[in-house]
Amino acid sequence: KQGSQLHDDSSEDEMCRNVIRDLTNYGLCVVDNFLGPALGQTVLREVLTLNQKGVFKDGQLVSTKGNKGDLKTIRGDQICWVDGRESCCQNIGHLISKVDTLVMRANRMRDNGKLGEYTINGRTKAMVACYPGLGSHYVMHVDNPNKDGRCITAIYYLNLNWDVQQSGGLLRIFPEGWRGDKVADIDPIFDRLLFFWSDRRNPHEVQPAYDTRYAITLWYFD
Ligand SMILES: O=C(O)CNC(=O)c1n[nH]c2ccccc2c1=O
Ligand SMILES: [Fe+2]
Repeated sequence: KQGSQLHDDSSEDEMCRNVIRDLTNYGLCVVDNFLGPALGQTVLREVLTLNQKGVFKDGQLVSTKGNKGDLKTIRGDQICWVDGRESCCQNIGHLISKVDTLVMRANRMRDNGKLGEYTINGRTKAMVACYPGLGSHYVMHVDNPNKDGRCITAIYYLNLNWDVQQSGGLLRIFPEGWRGDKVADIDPIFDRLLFFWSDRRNPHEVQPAYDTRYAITLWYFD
């Protein structure tokens, strides 16, 4: 093997070990610069094209307080499902296979061949979500409250130069068992990959976003 390939394997293994360690210790894990800027941009361009083509279904209607205390109805997240083999989504497909590889390697690397207490054996299609700004948000929830099979949530963020102070859209996770009022605040920044257990251990919310906010989510089953 050339040096670089050797390097890749060790950095891949390193990334795997970090995912296992952080999921085991904290129930969540952040991997930054997952694809690198060039590949990350190709994924972003495909998502922007999907949006321009009007593929996103209209988001769920949510009511929110206007700044005059009035109740107004706005569009929440708009989503579309992508399998990654569509001609328009080749780079999203590449992202999906990179996340699959990482999850399956971590799954195998566990001494007992499990990630946490799970043996991952499948996943959903990719859910591409767009929060259209204007205060669109997602109330506190658990992704899988009732054992529907989903065990790991993987979210890839696409938002270049996102500043939470300006644009909001923070993901706040309230990990069960964290002491006091400790929370995990995740900025939805470009090329960031986030994993967390999908069950009741990780209630979370998307705070109001004031610019268009994109993310791609995969849920892994065991
Ligand atoms: O974007 C984020 O940072 C977190 N996002 C979520 O937790 C989240 N969770 N569950 C969903 C179900 C249907 C449509 C969108 C969603 C959704 O954005
Ligand atoms: Fe969620």
